[in-house]
Amino acid sequence: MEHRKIYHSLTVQAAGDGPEIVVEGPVTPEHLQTLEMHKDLDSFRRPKDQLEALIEIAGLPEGRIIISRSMNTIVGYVTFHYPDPIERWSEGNMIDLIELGAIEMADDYRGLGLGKKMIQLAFSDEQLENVITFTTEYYWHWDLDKTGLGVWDYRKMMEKLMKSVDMEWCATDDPEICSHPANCLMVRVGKHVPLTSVEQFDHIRFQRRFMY
Ligand SMILES: CC(=O)SCCNC(=O)CCNC(=O)[C@H](O)C(C)(C)COP(=O)(O)OP(=O)(O)OC[C@H]1O[C@@H](n2cnc3c(N)ncnc32)[C@H](O)[C@@H]1OP(=O)(O)O
Repeated sequence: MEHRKIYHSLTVQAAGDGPEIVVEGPVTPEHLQTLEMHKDLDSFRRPKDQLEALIEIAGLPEGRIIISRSMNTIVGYVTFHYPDPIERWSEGNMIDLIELGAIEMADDYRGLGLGKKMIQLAFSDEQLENVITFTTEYYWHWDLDKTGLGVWDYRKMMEKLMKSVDMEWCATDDPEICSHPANCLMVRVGKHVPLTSVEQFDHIRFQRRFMY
């Protein structure tokens, strides 16, 4: 299957007279190797380790990394890749099922519209129309402390962010998602995805049908 990677970039003037922010991607591992990670990008791993992960993902055939960059510093990123083999989403080895794995902005760069711009750039030029893109929202990944938002307001923010590229809330019986009502699954079916893949994904979403 073709994983279309078409590089795009745009610039955003940060608040004040700071350097402009470049939103770009999909970026190559070689480009990422020339950059450093902002010290606040620690929601998922230590910044240095997360940069290593980004470099690895960028080198995968299906991997896709979009970044926000101030000069040589990555201030935000979003990742796309095949689901982790230990998770239910990888069952069936679907070649056209891609996970939006993580999105993160450094504290001082939040609320500027950069998260939304990164996601929109990833979907530009119909690059992801031949895949089902999904993301799992678990409240324990959210930065409730720094934002001061409650779980439901945070969930609203995440839904708004994902809906900006037509990702929609989707039902599932996945136990981890069902373990808290604020958790959710969001999905976007590209317009060139065959019905057989949609049906296969339906079976992955619901595995305990005998309960209904
Ligand atoms: C799949 C996963 O990765 S789940 C984990 C998600 N990541 C995290 O929680 C890490 C910590 N959080 C972050 O890094 C950031 O807050 C992000 C990535 C979630 C959002 O990035 P940002 O660049 O701040 O988002 P952006 O500015 O594009 O805003 C998107 C929408 O959310 C709204 N929003 C952003 N911050 C807030 C806030 N603190 N309170 C209320 N709404 C907010 C915006 O108004 C915007 O809505 P609009 O289009 O109606 O204006």
